[in-house]
Amino acid sequence: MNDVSPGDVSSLLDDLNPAQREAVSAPLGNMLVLAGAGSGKTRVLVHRIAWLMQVERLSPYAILAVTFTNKAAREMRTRLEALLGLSLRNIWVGTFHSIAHRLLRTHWQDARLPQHFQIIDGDDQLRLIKRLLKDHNIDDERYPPRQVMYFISSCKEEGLRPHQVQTHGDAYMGQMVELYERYQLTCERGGLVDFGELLLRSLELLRDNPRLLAHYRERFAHLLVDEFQDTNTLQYAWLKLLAGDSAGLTVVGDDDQSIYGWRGARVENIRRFEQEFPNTRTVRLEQNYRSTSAILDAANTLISHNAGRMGKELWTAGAKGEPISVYAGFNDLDEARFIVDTIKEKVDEGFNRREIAILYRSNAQSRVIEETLIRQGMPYRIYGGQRFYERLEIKNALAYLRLLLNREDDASLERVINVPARGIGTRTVEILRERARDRGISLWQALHDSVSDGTCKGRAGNALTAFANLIERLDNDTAGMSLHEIIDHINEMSGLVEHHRSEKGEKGQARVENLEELVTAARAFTQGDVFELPEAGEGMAALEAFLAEAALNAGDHEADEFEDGVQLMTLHSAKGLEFPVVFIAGVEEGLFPHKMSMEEPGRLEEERRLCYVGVTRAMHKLYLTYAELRRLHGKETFQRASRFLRELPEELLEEVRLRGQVSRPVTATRPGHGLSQQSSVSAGDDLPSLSLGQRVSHPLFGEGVILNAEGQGERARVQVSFEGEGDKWLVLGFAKLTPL
Ligand SMILES: Nc1ncnc2c1ncn2[C@@H]1O[C@H](COP(=O)(O)OP(=O)(O)OP(=O)(O)O)[C@@H](O)[C@H]1O
Ligand SMILES: [Mg+2]
Repeated sequence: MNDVSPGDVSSLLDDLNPAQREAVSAPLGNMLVLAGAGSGKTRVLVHRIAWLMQVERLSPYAILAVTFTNKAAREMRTRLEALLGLSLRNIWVGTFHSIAHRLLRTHWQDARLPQHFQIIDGDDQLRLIKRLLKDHNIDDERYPPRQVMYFISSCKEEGLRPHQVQTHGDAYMGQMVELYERYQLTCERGGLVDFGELLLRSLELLRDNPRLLAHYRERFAHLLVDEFQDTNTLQYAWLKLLAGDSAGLTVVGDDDQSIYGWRGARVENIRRFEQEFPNTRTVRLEQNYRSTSAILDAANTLISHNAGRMGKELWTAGAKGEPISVYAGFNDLDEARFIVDTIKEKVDEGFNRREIAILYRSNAQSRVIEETLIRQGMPYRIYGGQRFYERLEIKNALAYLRLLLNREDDASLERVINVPARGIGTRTVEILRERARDRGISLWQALHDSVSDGTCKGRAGNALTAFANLIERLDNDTAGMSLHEIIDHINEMSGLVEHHRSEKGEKGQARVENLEELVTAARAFTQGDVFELPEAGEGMAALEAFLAEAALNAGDHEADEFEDGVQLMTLHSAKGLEFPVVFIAGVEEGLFPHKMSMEEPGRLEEERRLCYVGVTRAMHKLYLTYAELRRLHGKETFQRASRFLRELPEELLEEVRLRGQVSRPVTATRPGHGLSQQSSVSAGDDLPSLSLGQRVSHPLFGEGVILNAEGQGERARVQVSFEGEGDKWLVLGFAKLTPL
């Protein structure tokens, strides 16, 4: 199968420059490709895999390639198959998380995990931590749940278990460690594995099972890693362990694009690599093939403001191209309108919508832009951030599915025990929780015990029994069904579809559509369109694989992936991608660079690298926009243009003048999806004004969505659907709602 004619080999090198060729055809061994954006690092990686197979005669089975997203993994596989002209089911290409998951799933016993362990995302983690704090009467102001979560994740990223964390006798740290320990216990009991755990567990799995380690070391002759600058300590250790003395490693990266320092990534890993992996060959690529020279020059100048760079040259043989357009919006609505109007022009000029990307620093910025796109009837898709699989209705449906697989999954049980409402109140859930905690059992078990010994009787007892019966019945009903049938059945029979259908307005409709989309996604999944699960199988096995995929890869395969829509994403998730036309919105002091990062030089440099990443996504045309007046956290503030704009060479910039309509400063609200501004409500000047469909947070009830509003001034009331607590009417003046 691997026989090649000389013609085949040269075709692997045909479309490469000399430095790229050197990298692709380097002998087996360790190699670092250090090069700037758009210089072909990812292309080199793909060609190198093909070379290893065709010329070095490695089996696909002997190759492990790590990409940054699952989408990138799919693309890499497709490109490889095209290059080699064969189907590559055996090759392991994926993110660190998906590969770790694969290891754990295969060796669940050695990893001391239940067979049907579930992956939990940040949202689930946070719920779990909030519950822990409540259960143990720990002050959540002193120990904010997010901080606890961050602490636990950082420990795991550094490879530390609770007993290994140094508290230095500090009481605060002691409490944190105790929380980590309790959190871990809860996860163990429920068979729950968070993202950090995936990596740490799989590292421990290999480290503590010499025979397994020997097996994988024997198997993987070559490991390849894209975006190496963003690996963290644990990932580095993982690679080192797996590579051992025998495997070769090819890593590619760009220190100027290191943007995950805040999440534990260590750009020093690049230097460490050169030192710790013997005989590393370092290759530099200097020609950029992506961008016009105007865009590239701007990027080069911008990044030159950072100190301590590893130093790389980047040039292009391409044309100068158009200048970079800068637009100062009157406010955020005006900024959004400019973007959408310009996109219309670009589409008229012949660009496909999917060739156009809108990038922003913070997720919250997308809403105004989304609303403008919707009003103008412009299709779009969001990549990254609050995505399909993170939406409330989808998480509810997934929670039912998880319960089918694993009744001990407390987080899922709690999520749906009263969704849709079935008369199980917070008091009853509280009883179950206490019981579960006191006896060290799952909520599911506590539910059964409380019913059978009469602790919960009457209406509450009946409601609990009905819920337990529902879950059992769903389990029975779905035996033998295919994955999408299972999901369809659960959507209907759990009452979720009905629940959202009866919700007023477009939001309910959108939720029902999302539930339907989940069925579509499941069908696509089993047909093997997504990711690398040749063993996805049928029924429950497929369900398990699907849930893992959903958790690993929230939103990556929305049903509209192939639709021709404008692409919206955060700058972080744009890494590695390229688009003919790019807008970077909100280029303002405090937003970008983010105000949390402005004080500290190190973090400011990371913001600048993020800007470098953004600018270098553009191939032909780049727009930078900002708003002079922006609604942030419910207040209107005057904004100043970002320092990053001033750092760009003036001769490459062109200011776009206001044209057409200018929107007036509106003290009112953002309109909700398709709703008029009259639907907004405000209780007074010093309170946030809110609109229907808006997400809010309440100190007691958590996060929810505004369904209804009535009255003005003192009497203004809103109806909010809270995720765990159901719908409530609240008086705005008292409710302390914070817009999200
Ligand atoms: N030798 C070449 N000839 C023509 N096009 C090339 C060549 N090398 C790379 N390209 C093209 O240049 C673009 C950038 O390549 P690639 O995405 O591999 O760069 P990269 O270094 O990985 O960028 P980033 O740092 O953003 O991840 C792609 O469209 C790629 O196909
Ligand atoms: Mg790349």
